[in-house]
Amino acid sequence: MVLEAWYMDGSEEDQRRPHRLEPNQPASLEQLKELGVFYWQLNADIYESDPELQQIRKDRGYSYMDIITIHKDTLPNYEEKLKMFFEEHLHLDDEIRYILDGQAYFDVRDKEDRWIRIAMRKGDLITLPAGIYHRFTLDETNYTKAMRLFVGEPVWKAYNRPADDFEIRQRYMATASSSACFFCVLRDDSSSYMVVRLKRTLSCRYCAGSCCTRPSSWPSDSFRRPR
Ligand SMILES: CSCCC(=O)/C(O)=C/O
Ligand SMILES: [Fe+2]
Ligand code: NI
Repeated sequence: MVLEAWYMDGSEEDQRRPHRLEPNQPASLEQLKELGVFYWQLNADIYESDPELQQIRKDRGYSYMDIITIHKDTLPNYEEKLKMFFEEHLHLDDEIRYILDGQAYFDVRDKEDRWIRIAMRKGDLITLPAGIYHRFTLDETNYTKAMRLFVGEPVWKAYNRPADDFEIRQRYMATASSSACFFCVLRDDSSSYMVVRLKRTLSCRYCAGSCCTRPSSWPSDSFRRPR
């Protein structure tokens, strides 16, 4: 099974339900990549010794790691935290999450400001770029266990929408609407992107793909077909 994502309906009822459009309108892995969202599928049963995970962490500088179990019996201030996670927000750094058990949803805004719901299951590792508006919710199973990864010391602060004037938001928007690859847009920045090589983008108007080489730990090209 690989990642599944779809455009959401506008209903405000129970955030834990799938909220698919009728008929379902899937969002492809390619569409997610254009938003700067990247995905790997790993074997969560061996996360403590997984060489693939170790390689991703090494390549991308994910030095920090912790594990959060989101369930009413394990997470202090459970209701308050879930409410906070579901507020539309952005971060100043990438959000990197690896689902070790259970399942959940990440919602991201596309370029036309529509919500795309990403179904995260055991083994899914996702990176949301700094500056993207997003939110998180459990699904109807009400349980997930996730690894949180970070470049350097973690900064958990979330900025709720509206945060349009933030530099990171403007930089993200410039990147998302540009025909340049992420590497070229962000190469002058001193953040983690300096050490990240993203997929060869032959249509990049600056490098035509020449600045991008493919390490073994690039995101998965596989994509879960809608049911
Ligand atoms: C799966 S970790 C909980 C969600 C979270 O940390 C976050 O920032 C959501 O946007
Ligand atoms: Fe480039
Ligand atoms: Ni977040």
